[in-house]
Amino acid sequence: MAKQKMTVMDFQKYKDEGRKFSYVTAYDYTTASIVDDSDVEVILVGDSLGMIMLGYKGTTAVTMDDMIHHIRPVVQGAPHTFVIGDMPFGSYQVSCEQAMTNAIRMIKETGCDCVKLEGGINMADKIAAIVNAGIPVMGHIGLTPQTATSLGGFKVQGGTPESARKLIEDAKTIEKAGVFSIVLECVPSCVARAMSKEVRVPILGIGAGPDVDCQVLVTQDLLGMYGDFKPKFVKQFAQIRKAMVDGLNAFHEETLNGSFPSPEFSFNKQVDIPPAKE
Ligand SMILES: Nc1nc(=O)c2c([nH]1)NC[C@@H]1CN(c3ccc(C(=O)N[C@@H](CCC(=O)O)C(=O)O)cc3)CN21
Ligand SMILES: CC(C)C(=O)C(=O)O
Ligand SMILES: [Mg+2]
Repeated sequence: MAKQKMTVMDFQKYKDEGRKFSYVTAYDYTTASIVDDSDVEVILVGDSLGMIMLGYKGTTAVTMDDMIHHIRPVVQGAPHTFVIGDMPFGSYQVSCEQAMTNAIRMIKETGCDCVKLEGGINMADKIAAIVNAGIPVMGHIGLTPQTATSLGGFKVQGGTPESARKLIEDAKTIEKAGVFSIVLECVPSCVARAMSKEVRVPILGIGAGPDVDCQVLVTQDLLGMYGDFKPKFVKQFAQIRKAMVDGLNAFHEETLNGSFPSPEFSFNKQVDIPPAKE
């Protein structure tokens, strides 16, 4: 049976009912259609595509055009899955007008279901502006990769009493600004648990421990496709990279020994080719 596409309202309903859900990334049509066939309810077209699809060192160089180029085929490939468009660095920080213009563009040009942006108290006015334009916004706090340089790198956040309290206040402030859910990345489990109790909207954890409403992972990480990158919070549920390398090597070997293509994979019609003139 085809799965029922989740709505923005369902996020809150699931938290209120204590029903967990899961969410992964996709950046292309084929992967999106595979997630659509699975029970995973939500897809993020993350700006992590800068690293995973484009080979950059981080996410800051990703543009609005890059995001739109990747979100569109994901929406096409996953009609039964809620799709989030990640706002890239520089597309919403400048002003409320800029944030609204780019959020509207992302929705209009891709058909995704909501936008996500990084930041707490400092981004509350931008969040409120986009929500006022009628676009659902997902927040993202804790480790925020777009500003990782000022956080001292890809580091666990909220590790001191003061920074943990600050994170929870960030969550409360963006909840007031109108986010319908919050990604919480790379924090101690107890901080995530406390946050989930102090805010009403669902907390979507990536490296935030078990006591949140939803678990998020990058598909290429959880399927073991991406390579050596393995933060503590990544569990590999499959080894697809190895399966792909094995498949490629089998093709290579059969090419060299001539066993591929056998008649089964060849067009075997006999054609009487007349001799060349002269
Ligand atoms: N493939 C991929 N997966 C991701 O989860 C991901 C990306 N790319 N790119 C964008 C951001 C960057 N992310 C990262 C990257 C590295 C760590 C990391 O190495 N963390 C250390 C923490 C060390 C510490 O503070 O103690 C770890 O060991 O988990 C965490 C999140 C999460 N996002
Ligand atoms: C790690 C997730 C939450 C993200 O923002 C991304 O993939 O870009
Ligand atoms: Mg992101």
